[in-house]
Amino acid sequence: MSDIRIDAIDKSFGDTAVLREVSLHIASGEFVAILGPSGCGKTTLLRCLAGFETLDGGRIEIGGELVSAPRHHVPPERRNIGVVFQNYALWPHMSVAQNVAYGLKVAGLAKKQRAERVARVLEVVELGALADRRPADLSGGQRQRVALARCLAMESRAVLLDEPLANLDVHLRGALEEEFAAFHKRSGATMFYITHDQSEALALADRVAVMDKGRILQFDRPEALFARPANETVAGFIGEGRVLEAEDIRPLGNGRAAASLLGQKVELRCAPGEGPRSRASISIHPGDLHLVSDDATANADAGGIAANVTRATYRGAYLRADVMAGPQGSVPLSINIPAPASVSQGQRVTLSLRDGWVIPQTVHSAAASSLPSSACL
Ligand SMILES: Nc1ncnc2c1ncn2[C@@H]1O[C@H](COP(=O)(O)OP(=O)(O)OP(=O)(O)O)[C@@H](O)[C@H]1O
Repeated sequence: MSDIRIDAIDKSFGDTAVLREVSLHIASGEFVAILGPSGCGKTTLLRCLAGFETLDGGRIEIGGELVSAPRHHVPPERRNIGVVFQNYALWPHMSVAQNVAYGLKVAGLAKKQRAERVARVLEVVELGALADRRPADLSGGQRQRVALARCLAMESRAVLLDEPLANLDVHLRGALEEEFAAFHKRSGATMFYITHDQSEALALADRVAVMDKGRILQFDRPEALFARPANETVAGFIGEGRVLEAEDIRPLGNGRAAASLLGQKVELRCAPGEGPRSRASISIHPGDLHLVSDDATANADAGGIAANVTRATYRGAYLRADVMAGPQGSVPLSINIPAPASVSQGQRVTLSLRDGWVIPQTVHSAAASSLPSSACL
């Protein structure tokens, strides 16, 4: 069993509260990503889990064993978890193979098995040819791969990764993303993966915890974060989301609601328990809009959302149009227009909204609404 239970943990450095009542229950074998902007406390959370930091409040259990509480601390080496840090933490005086083998040696694995396992994982990360090199003679990406190989070799019950792909080029990122997925499938290890790159988090993880200012804003499956963000901040973070203000929200039952948005009557998705509201924040994505007409004169009659194209960018399979929309032309939106349709800067168009989510009204949502809706990670 390697489930992880993090219950209401607090951590401060001096007067600065870095983690505030953070709770996460991670199932055995689950791949969880922690997604948040720089300085939100991701690494501190990982360090608490790994045992490099003590707690001010709350508790952490791994596999049913209490490992951290204010007056209880199991040291890192007794937690049986592997950690890959941003700075690789390699031994400079050891070769690549020795770095990978070190943990296995400490764990008491016989020399022959050690050599076999090291050779196997070095092949996995394409470093077999560099087994005898010292870390100083490797590129940043190669050092990163040694750290990953070490983690793969240990086959730990839980693996914690702190931005493991941050310094790698696009090709290698893709290859290592696949490696993580394969490793996860093969090992069944619980994975705790820290990143500020949402495409990485959404692609790899079973569930993603979105973190901001030391708090978990939402812990959910990638598709739920995208389709049903819990608050404005998550809505603005995920998938180029935009947060708009709608009026006169009237639930229709079955998780649907009628509302007025950008001067149009629209139907939106909402939480089953949603009640009527005079105003609400709405989450939409570029794919929720579509082009009804590229004819300026059709706007009023078509009953769509009038918009003015401010920028059109070729993106291969589609054209990305940035527009100013609404009755006053003051709301910035983006839309993906599939080829062969095309629009150009300065053109007036009519859009319609296919989907949108009424962000539930919670205490946290009300507080978060003061943050800019376009916040990006
Ligand atoms: N040992 C420490 N002493 C004092 N402050 C610290 C310490 N470690 C972290 N902090 C502060 O805690 C906050 C959170 O840092 P942390 O490294 O956990 O964030 P992060 O989300 O991992 O950021 P990044 O993505 O940039 O690595 C920051 O303001 C940081 O300066």
